[in-house]
Amino acid sequence: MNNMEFLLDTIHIDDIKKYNAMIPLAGVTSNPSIVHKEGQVDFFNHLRQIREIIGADKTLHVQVVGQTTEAMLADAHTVLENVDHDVYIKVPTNEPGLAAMKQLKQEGVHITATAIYTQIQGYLAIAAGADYLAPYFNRMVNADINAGLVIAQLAKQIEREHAKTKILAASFHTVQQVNQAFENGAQAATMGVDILKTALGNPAISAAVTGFTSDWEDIYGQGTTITDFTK
Ligand SMILES: O=C[C@H](O)COP(=O)(O)O
Repeated sequence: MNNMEFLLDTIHIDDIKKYNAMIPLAGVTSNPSIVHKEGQVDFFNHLRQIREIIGADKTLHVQVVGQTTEAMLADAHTVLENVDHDVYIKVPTNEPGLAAMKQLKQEGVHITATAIYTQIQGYLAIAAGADYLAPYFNRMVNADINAGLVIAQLAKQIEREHAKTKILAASFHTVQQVNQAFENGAQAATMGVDILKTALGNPAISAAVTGFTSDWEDIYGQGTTITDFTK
């Protein structure tokens, strides 16, 4: 029985430190647009810093930039050499990407098949032996594709084949989309900190906590803690 995996879709160091200390973080994902948000970071140093924060037991997913199979393979090898050999190489699930996956698989490289919008892309990536599939939930919704259904079909296929592939759903713009991905069979979800902030910043939560504090202080006085009873 696997646990649900929560990953952060950011390379912002302070956010990774903060949420790594707060939630049972399973890993960190990035793509060139996520790097763009940080500006011109010292790419490999930055990724090595992330690895240091999250440790060797969590997954770090880094995307290739090349457009051809050859360029993707060169990117993958360079990332593995300059970050570490445990990195999950994110490869777009298109023609050159599938050819790159085939080659990387033979080399024993961890693969995250990304930019997945359709069932057939997912099926091909499962067949290619990808470790993770990254369906783009919100982008699918915007393209009028039933993201939940695609994830459910991929989950069924993984089960039918007893494949080791996991679904790492991505591209979330709402908290409910994350829930829907898990409900439909995703094992993992990567999200920006905005999603976590929204989920945990629900005003009803702080209202409840304020109510508990006020009732407690009503009985024992302001600022009294549970530890005070041991004194
Ligand atoms: O790696 C994929 C991203 O999660 C895509 O997210 P986005 O649709 O918000 O750019």
